[in-house]
Amino acid sequence: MLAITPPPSSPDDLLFARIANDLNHQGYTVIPNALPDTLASSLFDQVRDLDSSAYSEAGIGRQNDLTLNQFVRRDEICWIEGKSPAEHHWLQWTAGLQQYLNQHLFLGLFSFESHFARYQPGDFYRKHLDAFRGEANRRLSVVTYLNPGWLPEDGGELVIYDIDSDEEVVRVTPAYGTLVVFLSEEFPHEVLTAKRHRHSIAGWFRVNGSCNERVDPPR
Ligand SMILES: O=C(O)CCC(=O)C(=O)O
Ligand SMILES: [Fe+2]
Repeated sequence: MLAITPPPSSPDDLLFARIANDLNHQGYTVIPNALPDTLASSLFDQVRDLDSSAYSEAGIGRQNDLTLNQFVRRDEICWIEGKSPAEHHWLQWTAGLQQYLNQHLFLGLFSFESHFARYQPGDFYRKHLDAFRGEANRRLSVVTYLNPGWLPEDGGELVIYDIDSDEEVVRVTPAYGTLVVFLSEEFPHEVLTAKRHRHSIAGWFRVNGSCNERVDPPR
């Protein structure tokens, strides 16, 4: 019998299909040069021009102990609110991805939050999970990088581990335009010490955690 597949309806659909397929089969995807050129360059321009005062020290969950925090992660972050054309474009693009994944994988993704992150030389983020089974409502983690000309000696790789065996699953160079998506509850991961300034965006798709008429805040 003839299989009838509808034509892709957006230029991003081929990429989104690859992401969906990888998530379905292995729970994560790593795609070099994935970000559309105009999106990557506008985000890069914004990050390059972003003043240091725009960033604040990153936290770890509800943990507010500064000393412990700095032992776990050293990066600084700036939440993306959609205020600039680049941020708006990013949020439109991730909304397209959300819609595609909901249609094809029935994930029920409900909202998205994301921030720019800046690692200075010497900064790292120790092994962690972005969400804990049954507790959090972060379902999918999305990371992309804005570092032209990143070299092996610059370090700062993202290392993703198997949650059961603790073996390394994949090691990602934070190269310009690379996109990583993984199931937040399934993959412990860490950022190795960066030897030069490292720019990224980290984001999370959530399911709706509302209950008892209390609306779940997106962050
Ligand atoms: O920048 C990366 O490669 C990952 C960052 C990360 O794990 C996080 O922000 O939760
Ligand atoms: Fe993480």
